[in-house]
Amino acid sequence: MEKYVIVGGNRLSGTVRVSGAKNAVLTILPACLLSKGVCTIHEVPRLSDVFVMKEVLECLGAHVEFTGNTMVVNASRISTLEVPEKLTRMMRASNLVMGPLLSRFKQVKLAYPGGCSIGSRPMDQHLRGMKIMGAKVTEKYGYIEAQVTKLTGSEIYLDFPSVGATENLMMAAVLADGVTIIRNAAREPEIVDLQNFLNGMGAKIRGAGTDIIKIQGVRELGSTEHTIIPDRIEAGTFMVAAAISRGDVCLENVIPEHIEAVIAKLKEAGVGIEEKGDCVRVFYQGPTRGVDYKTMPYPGFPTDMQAQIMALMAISEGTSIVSETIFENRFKHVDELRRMGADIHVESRIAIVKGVQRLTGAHVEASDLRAGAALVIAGLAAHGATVLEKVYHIDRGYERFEFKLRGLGAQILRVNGDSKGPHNRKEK
Ligand SMILES: CC(=O)N[C@H]1[C@@H](OP(=O)(O)OP(=O)(O)OC[C@H]2O[C@@H](n3ccc(=O)[nH]c3=O)[C@H](O)[C@@H]2O)O[C@H](CO)[C@@H](O)[C@@H]1O
Ligand SMILES: C=C(OP(=O)(O)O)C(=O)O
Repeated sequence: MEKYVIVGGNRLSGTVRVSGAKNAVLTILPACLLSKGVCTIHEVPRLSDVFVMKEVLECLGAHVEFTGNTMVVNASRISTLEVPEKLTRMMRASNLVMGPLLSRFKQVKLAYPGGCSIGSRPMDQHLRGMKIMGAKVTEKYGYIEAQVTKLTGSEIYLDFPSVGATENLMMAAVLADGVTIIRNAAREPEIVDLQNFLNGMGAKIRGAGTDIIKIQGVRELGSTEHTIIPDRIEAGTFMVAAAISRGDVCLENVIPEHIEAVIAKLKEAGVGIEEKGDCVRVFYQGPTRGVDYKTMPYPGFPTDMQAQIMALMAISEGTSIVSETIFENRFKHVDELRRMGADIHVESRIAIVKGVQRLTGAHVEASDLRAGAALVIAGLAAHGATVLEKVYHIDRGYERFEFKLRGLGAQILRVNGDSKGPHNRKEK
C-alpha cells in the first residue's frame, strides 16, 4: 500500500493552481445521465473518486472519454438501471445516480452506500423527497429500489440542509411534471454549479445558493459544455499548508467568497491573507493564535476543513475549541496528531486543542480523506520525518497532491507503489 514520507521544516513558497471541485464533479457526472445529448465537462480533477464515478456511468451503459481534465459523457443510451454493489460501496457519492435515473427512466436500483468512517450518513432525506414526488421506494436486503409512473412536482422541506439530498432531489425534479420547491435546501457552491450545469442542458432551475430552490420540470435535456468551479476545500488545505510552514504562497483559480469562513478563521488566527481577483496570497506574519470554530452547513465553517485547521491549531499559541456538528465521528485524526505530540482532548463532538511548541514526525495513518490531508499538513511543520499510511484516502480528493506540494518546496514522497497516484492512471 502506498504511503507518504514527509520531512518537515521547509517553508512553502511559490504559486499553486487549485483543481476543479471534487464535490461539484461528483454531482455533475451523474447529472449527465439526464441528457439525451453529449456533455463536455472541463476542469475535471483526476481523482480516484472521479474514476469510480466514471466506472459507474460506464456500467450503466454511458460512453465516457477522459482526456487531460476534460470529460465527455454520452448517456443517450443506457443499458441497465442497476448500479453494481461493488461500486456503490466504494464511494458514498454513487447515491447521486438515483435522482437522474429515476427522473429519466422512472426506475433505479442500487446497493445502500452505507456508513463511512466519518459517520453513519443515512439517505432518509433523499428518499423522503422522492416519495413525496410520487416514487415507490423499497429498502430490502441492503438495496434501495425506486420506481414511478410519473414524478410530480412537489413541495419538499428538508429536515436538514443535506448537500446530497438537495442535489438528488434537484436532479429528480428536472424532468418531473410541474414545479418542485425544495425548502431548507443546502446552499453550497457545488449546488449552484449543478444548477448552472443543468440549466445549460435546458433545465429551468432558480434559487440554488439560497435555501429555496424552484425547479420547473421540462420534457427533455440535451447537450452542454461546462467548466467545474475551483475546489474550495483544496484551496483551504493549501492555505493551511502555507500557514503552518510559515510560508508565502499564491493560490490560483480560487473563488475567495466560497471560502470566506476559512479565510476569516485563518485571519483571526494571525495568518496573512490578501485576495487579488481569483488569486489568494497566504503568508506568515508571526506566530498563529488558537481560535475556536464550529462546523456548519455553508456558508458556515466547512466540516471538510475541520481536520486541516486543527493541525494548525495544534502548534498555535493558546487553546482552541473545535465543535463538529455535521458528522458524529470526524475526529479520527486526533489520535494520530497526538502521536505527533499534539495536546488534544475530545469530549463527544468537541475537541480542545492546546497549542504545543512543535510537533514531531511519527508513523501515522489516514482514516479518511481530510484526516489524511491534516496529517500531511502536520508533517510539513513537524520536526523530522512523518510516515503516513493509507494515502489512497487522499487520492480521493486531491489531484497531484504531492507534486503540487513539492512544487512549493515541501519534502514529500510517495513510496511503495508506482509513485503516480490516480492522475496518471491509464485509460481502458
Ligand atoms: C460528495 C459530496 O458532496 N460530499 C460532501 C457532502 O456529503 P453529503 O451530501 O453526504 O452530506 P450531507 O449534507 O448530506 O450530510 C450532512 C449531515 O446530514 C445527515 N443526513 C444527510 C442526508 C440524509 O438523508 N439524512 C441525514 O441525516 C448526514 O448524516 C450528515 O450528518 O456534504 C458534506 C457536508 O458538507 C461534505 O462533508 C461532503 O464532502
Ligand atoms: C467527506 C467528504 O467526501 P465524501 O462525501 O465524498 O465522502 C470530503 O470531501 O471530505
